[in-house]
Amino acid sequence: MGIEVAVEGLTKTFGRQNIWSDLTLTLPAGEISVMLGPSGTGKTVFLKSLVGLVRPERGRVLVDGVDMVGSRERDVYEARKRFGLMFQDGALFGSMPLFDNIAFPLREHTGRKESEIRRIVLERMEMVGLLGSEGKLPGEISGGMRKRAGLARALVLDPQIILIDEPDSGLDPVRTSYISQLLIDLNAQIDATMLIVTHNLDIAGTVPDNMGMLFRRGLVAFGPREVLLTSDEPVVAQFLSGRRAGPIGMAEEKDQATIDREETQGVVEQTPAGRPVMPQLEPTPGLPRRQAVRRRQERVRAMLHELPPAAQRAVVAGFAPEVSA
Ligand SMILES: Nc1ncnc2c1ncn2[C@@H]1O[C@H](COP(=O)(O)OP(=O)(O)OP(=O)(O)O)[C@@H](O)[C@H]1O
Repeated sequence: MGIEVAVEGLTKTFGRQNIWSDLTLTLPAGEISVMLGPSGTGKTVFLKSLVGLVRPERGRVLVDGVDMVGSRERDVYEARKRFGLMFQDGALFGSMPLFDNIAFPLREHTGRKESEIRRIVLERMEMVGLLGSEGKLPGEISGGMRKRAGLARALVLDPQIILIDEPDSGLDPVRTSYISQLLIDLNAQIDATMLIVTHNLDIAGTVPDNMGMLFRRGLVAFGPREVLLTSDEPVVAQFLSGRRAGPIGMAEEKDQATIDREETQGVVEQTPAGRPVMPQLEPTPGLPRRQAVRRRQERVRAMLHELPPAAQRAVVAGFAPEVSA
């Protein structure tokens, strides 16, 4: 099963540029979370901070007792083995066939026999629908296949936490729908904690259990998906509807004067609180149920009274019948 990732008071600066400050959130064990945010708000830097590839100046990232920010390099390196990472372009070696690309972490980090490596690689390739493409080079396959190969490689060491950076980038809407379903199916099969960084509203609307958003060097919110999906917070409503009017401008943020002018000119449409929430995807028939669903329902039920009314209604409407009874 996946394990929890607890982020406490994380602050990152590059030179004089503060990326974000005081991020605090918990990725619940085995659940799928999505981090949204306009370009340049530091979503990738956040992912890298969770695995210790970027070191924030302040705060902690606790993974089974290890602080990925403040611990010794040796301990961070060990703890990193619990993670599977899928970067935007799949980060594959161009001269290596897919089989060897996917086998790479096993050959690098384990002493497994070749026969065992073959079994694991083929099993993961089957999970992501790539069986039969073992001999292809990354340059010979489509962007969607490269992403799936990157995902298969992220899975070979049986990670408890999977971090996925923009699984939809460069994909058409149909391929993006397949990736959404694949992410849900993977979660059902391995019950890992997953964090997906994306701009894609389809993925955001149908895949995660939890959702957060980065803006203006901080976390706008993080919590059950229904909270953001029904939010009337201007930046969230603008992002989720893809409108130009609102606090997000061409270069990340508008100044207050522009926002005020839009409001007085009536450019800003009011988003009705409680707009409909798309149903979350179910695993493909024949696969196990997602174990995270029941755990999440218990967790969210306990915090229900703290949520805004529109989110409460959406949460209750989404409860599976046997648990809501
Ligand atoms: N190693 C680095 N050194 C200096 N600045 C960096 C470094 N890595 C990232 N940045 C800066 O941090 C900011 C956030 O970058 P990041 O890639 O995390 O944004 P993002 O939200 O993932 O954007 P996008 O959605 O466009 O991928 C950018 O201004 C970027 O230039």
